[in-house]
Amino acid sequence: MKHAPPPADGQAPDRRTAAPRPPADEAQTPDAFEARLRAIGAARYHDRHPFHHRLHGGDCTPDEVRAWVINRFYYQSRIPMKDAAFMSRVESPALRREWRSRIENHDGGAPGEGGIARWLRLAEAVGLDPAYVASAHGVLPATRFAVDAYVRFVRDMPLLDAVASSLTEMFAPRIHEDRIAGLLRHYDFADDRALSYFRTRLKEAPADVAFGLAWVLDHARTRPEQDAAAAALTFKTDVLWSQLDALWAAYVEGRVPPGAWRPGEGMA
Ligand SMILES: O=C(O)c1cc(C(=O)O)c2c(n1)C(=O)C(=O)c1cc(C(=O)O)[nH]c1-2
Repeated sequence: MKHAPPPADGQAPDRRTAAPRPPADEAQTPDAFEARLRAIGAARYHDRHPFHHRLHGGDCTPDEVRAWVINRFYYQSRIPMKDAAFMSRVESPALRREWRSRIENHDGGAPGEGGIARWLRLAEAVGLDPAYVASAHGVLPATRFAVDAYVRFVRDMPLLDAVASSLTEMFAPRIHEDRIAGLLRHYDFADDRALSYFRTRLKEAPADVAFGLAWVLDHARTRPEQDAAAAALTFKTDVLWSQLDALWAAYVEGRVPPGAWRPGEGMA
């Protein structure tokens, strides 16, 4: 028997047995809308990607871990740039005041502090030259396309869509906990210094998520606004998923694109 595929944004299929959904032009209640956003994460967040299962389960080779560290650094490096692009468009001092800690968390207050510096400690722990990783030389073209698309999305789309796109972070604490436990269990390089990025995010992310979610629930009042926010979150899950697809094709299947990092390059 053929089954219809689930709807792309992760909503429950509209069956006669399910609770009736409001007509498509009627706003959802905040609770129903929040449940819709969470369903998008449950269906589409990158914790479901086979690369993460391989990484957290101890099945990655040292070079696969290095490739992930190099490519994921590009994402990290662009997060404060997208937050600066966001803030440049915000007219409310109150919203800017809430948002600026995101940039501070990644950049720190001095050289050697902040999330970017902590990610480079992970790079060092896996044997890479941090200067090579910071250069973003050797990043996969698909990583660059996906991450740059996220920065442009936040720069160009309505503020509601931009804030909603950050809400994948609702689902990040669990993946960070799984990662800390999995890396500590399976890989010799893993210790407190190497993994400090993830431990710190566990402390920082909840405040960002609480603020971002409350802001989206408060500002997405009409059905078209709710649909736009759900589409923005769906777009962001695609940004994350496609980076892991590219990593898998290049370093698990061995189809490294021209110009991308090759094992042996950029070592300390
Ligand atoms: O390790 C992860 O899986 C993961 C995912 C995400 C995310 O869901 O976008 C972020 C982070 N980590 C993260 O550490 C982080 O600082 C962060 C900021 C943002 C954002 O969109 O503003 N996402 C994420």
